[in-house]
Amino acid sequence: MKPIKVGLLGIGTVGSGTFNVLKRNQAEIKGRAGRAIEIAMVADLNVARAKELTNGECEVVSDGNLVVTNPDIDIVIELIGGYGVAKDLVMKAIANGKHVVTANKALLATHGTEIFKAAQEKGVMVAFEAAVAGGIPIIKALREGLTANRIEWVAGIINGTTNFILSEMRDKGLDFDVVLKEAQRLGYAEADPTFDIEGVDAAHKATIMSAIAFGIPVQFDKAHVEGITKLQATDIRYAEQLGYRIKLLGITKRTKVNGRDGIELRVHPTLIPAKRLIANVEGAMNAVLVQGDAVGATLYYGKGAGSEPTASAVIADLVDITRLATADPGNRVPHLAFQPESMSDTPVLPMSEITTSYYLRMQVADQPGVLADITRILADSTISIDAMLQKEPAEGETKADIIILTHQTQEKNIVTAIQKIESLDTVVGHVSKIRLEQLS
Ligand SMILES: NC(=O)C1=CN([C@@H]2O[C@H](COP(=O)(O)OP(=O)(O)OC[C@H]3O[C@@H](n4cnc5c(N)ncnc54)[C@H](O)[C@@H]3O)[C@@H](O)[C@H]2O)C=CC1
Ligand SMILES: N[C@@H](CC=O)C(=O)O
Ligand code: NA
Repeated sequence: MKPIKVGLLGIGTVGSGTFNVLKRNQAEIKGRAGRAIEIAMVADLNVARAKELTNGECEVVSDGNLVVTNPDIDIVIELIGGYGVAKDLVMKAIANGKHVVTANKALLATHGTEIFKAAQEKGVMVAFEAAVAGGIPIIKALREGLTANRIEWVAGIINGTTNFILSEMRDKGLDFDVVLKEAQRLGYAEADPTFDIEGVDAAHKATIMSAIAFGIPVQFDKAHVEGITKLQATDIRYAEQLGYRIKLLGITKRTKVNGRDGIELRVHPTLIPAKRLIANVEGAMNAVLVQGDAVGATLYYGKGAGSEPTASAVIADLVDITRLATADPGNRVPHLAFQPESMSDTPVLPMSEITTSYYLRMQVADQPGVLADITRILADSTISIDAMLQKEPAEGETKADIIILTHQTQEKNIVTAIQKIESLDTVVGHVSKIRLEQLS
C-alpha cells in the first residue's frame, strides 16, 4: 500500500518531536497502522531551522497554504498554535478534504463547534489527542474506553507549567519567575505563558473534556478561569498543616440546581486531601481523574507537555486516521464522543451556582468574641465548619490568622458570608478563599 502523506504546519517543540518520533519508530508505526506514514511537506516561518530539522527529507516551505492545498497530502498536522493563521489553515485543509490532527486546545475550545461541523460535512476527521493532557490518552479514554458510562465528573491537573511552578516553589523554595523561565526553557509553556499561569490553558482543556464527557458543545466562554498568580505561600503552608495540597485543577461535573440539570466547568487552585494519588502528582506531570457510574474512579497519569510526549499523542491520531479513514463518517468515533444529533443543551452553570467546600483564611484582632462573630455569620448562611486552625500572633504582633475549612455549600453563600466577615471591625483586609474538593 502507498504511504499516507502528511503535511506538517509548524515544526517547533511539538512539530520537531513528531518528525523525530515518526522517523525513529517508523517500522513499528507502519506495522500498527497498516501503511507507512510519511511527512512529505513542512511549512514553518523559520524555513532555515525547518530545513535543518528535516535534513532534506521532505519539502520545506514558509506558507502553510501550499500544504493545505497540495493534492498529494492526505493528513494535515497543525502545530502552529493560536486562533489566527492556525484556524484559517485548519478550515482550508478541511475544505480541501484533508483530515486534520491538531494539538491546539485554544483553537478547539473557542472555535471547535465551527471546525467539527465543517469536518462532519466534509467527511473528514479532526483528531486532537495532544490537545488535552499531552501524551496521556485521555481523549481516547473518555470517548472510547469509558463509552459505557454516564460520566459524573472529571478533575485534572492539566497544565504542566503551573504544576511544575507549584512543585518547585514548594520543594525548592524557588521564586515564581525563576521557575516559569525554566518551564519555558523546557518547552512546557505556551507561546504566551499568561495562558498557563492565569488558568486559560487548563480551561481550554477542561472545556474540551466537558464537551466529550457530557455531550455538550465546547463553551470556553462559560468556563470559570482562575490561575495561580494570586496564590500565597502562606496558604500553601496552612493547607499542608491541615493535610491538604493545593493544585490547579480543571473540574467539570454534572449537577442539579433547584431540580434543573447543569454542568460545572471551572479552573482554580484547589485544596485536595494530601493522601489522594492526584495530590502527589508533581513537576510537569499531568493527571486526570474520571468518575464514571459503572467503572467508578479511574486515574490517568503522564507527561502533559514537552516535545516527544506530545508527539506521542499526535502520532496516535495519525495512526487512528490511517486506520479509520476509509470508514464512512457516520460509522467513525464522533468528534465529541456523541453523534451530532445526540448532543445535549444542558447549560454550563454560572459560578455562583456551583457547589464545593472552601478553605478560608483571615487575619483578625486577637481579642475575645471575634471567632464567635465569624462562626455566627457562617451559621446564618447555613455554612457548616469542617475544621479550624487558629494561629496565635507572633511575639510583638496583635493579629492572629484563622483558617476555616467548610463543608459543601453553594458559591453564592460563601461570597455573601465573606462580605459580612470582611465588614467586621475585628477582621483585617480580605478573606482568602480557595475551593476544596474531596475527589472521592
Ligand atoms: N509545547 C507543548 O508541550 C505542547 C504544546 N501544545 C500545543 O501545540 C501547538 C504547538 O506548540 P509548540 O510546538 O510548543 O509551539 P512552538 O512555538 O514551539 O512551535 C510553533 C512553530 O510554528 C511556526 N509558525 C508560527 N507561525 C507560523 C505560520 N504562520 N506559518 C507556519 N509556521 C508558523 C513557528 O516558527 C514554530 O516553529 C500549540 O497549539 C500548543 O498549545 C499542546 C500540548 C503540549
Ligand atoms: N503549556 C501547556 C502545554 C501542554 O498543553 C502546559 O504547560 O501544560
Ligand atoms: Na492527550
